[in-house]
Amino acid sequence: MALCAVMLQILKSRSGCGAWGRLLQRQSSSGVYSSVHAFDEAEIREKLQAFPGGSIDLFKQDSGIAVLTVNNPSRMNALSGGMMVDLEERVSELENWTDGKGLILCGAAETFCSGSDLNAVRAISNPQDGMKMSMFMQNTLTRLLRLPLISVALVEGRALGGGAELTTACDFRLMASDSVIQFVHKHMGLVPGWGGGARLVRIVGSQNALKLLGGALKVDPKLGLQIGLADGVVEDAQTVEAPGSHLEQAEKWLGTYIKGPAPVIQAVKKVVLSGRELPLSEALKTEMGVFGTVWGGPANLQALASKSKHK
Ligand SMILES: CCCC(=O)SCCNC(=O)CCNC(=O)[C@H](O)C(C)(C)COP(=O)(O)OP(=O)(O)OC[C@H]1O[C@@H](n2cnc3c(N)ncnc32)[C@H](O)[C@@H]1OP(=O)(O)O
Repeated sequence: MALCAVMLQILKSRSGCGAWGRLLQRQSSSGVYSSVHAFDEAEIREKLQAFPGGSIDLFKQDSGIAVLTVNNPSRMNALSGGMMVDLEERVSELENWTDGKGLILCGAAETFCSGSDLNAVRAISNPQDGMKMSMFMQNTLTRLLRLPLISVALVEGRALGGGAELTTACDFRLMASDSVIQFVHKHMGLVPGWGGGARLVRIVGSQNALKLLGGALKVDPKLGLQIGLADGVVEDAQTVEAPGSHLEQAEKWLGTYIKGPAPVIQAVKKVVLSGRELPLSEALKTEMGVFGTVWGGPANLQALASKSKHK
């Protein structure tokens, strides 16, 4: 009888209208703050749009890998208010990309991002506006990390302040050999506000996070690999035989993890995401629901028919 109930849930979730389907949908496309927290998204959006400049560019490829570029090179890719709004819109687009499997977040002109645009910051340097911007960015970056895509930040040049926080909103980080990630907030009389502090603790542990934030340490690839902030290093074209551009190397690196049909790769990300974010009993239930979306699905049936051996 209990098994029948579970099977029913699985079938409902596969049709996309069951409780598990709704739960998964809610988990992936919701941020942290809503009107319940007195968060008025329209108000802060309008305020941010008063600080234009630069753009966030999205390029979705047939390979299932999208490239999201922070593009404001004359300011070392600092995030203007307009770009914060842009980023939210691009994340919405990615939430609806059914064929997607992977995402690379990078900066234009071979540098990652120098944080929030200091001109905008100066104009809204009061606690109320700061907290509203923080809520807006935390919502966006939480949704970015929760995308059903395996994501990697490709760090070239510098990732400073909010730029360092951006790198933590991806599943992985690849660093170019001369790149630096630095949480410079302390030098600005600040702490992370875009969720980068909380995410950093989960990535490198609280001891290392305290060192990085308290010392505003420069993390180069060697230190990044040592503490687990970096997952790999992309080489310069001159140093190894024809490795391709940094972006090509990042695509190749990501390719290992996104090989296969989109529904299966998306399911992989959802299972890991729920394991990362939910208490164990909730994560187990979510895993069961996700399992129901792929069990007996086209990729599963094809694999069964081909009697493949995992040699
Ligand atoms: C919760 C979020 C908290 C935050 O993100 S607070 C912001 C933290 N970021 C910063 O403080 C970065 C400040 N900038 C720097 O340290 C340096 O500009 C940086 C990035 C190391 C690059 O140094 P250099 O290679 O010597 O280049 P440079 O200083 O001449 O910069 C080129 C142009 O870019 C501008 N720029 C760089 N970072 C900016 C930013 N965050 N906001 C606004 N403008 C920024 C810089 O002012 C310069 O412009 P211009 O050529 O003088 O008109």
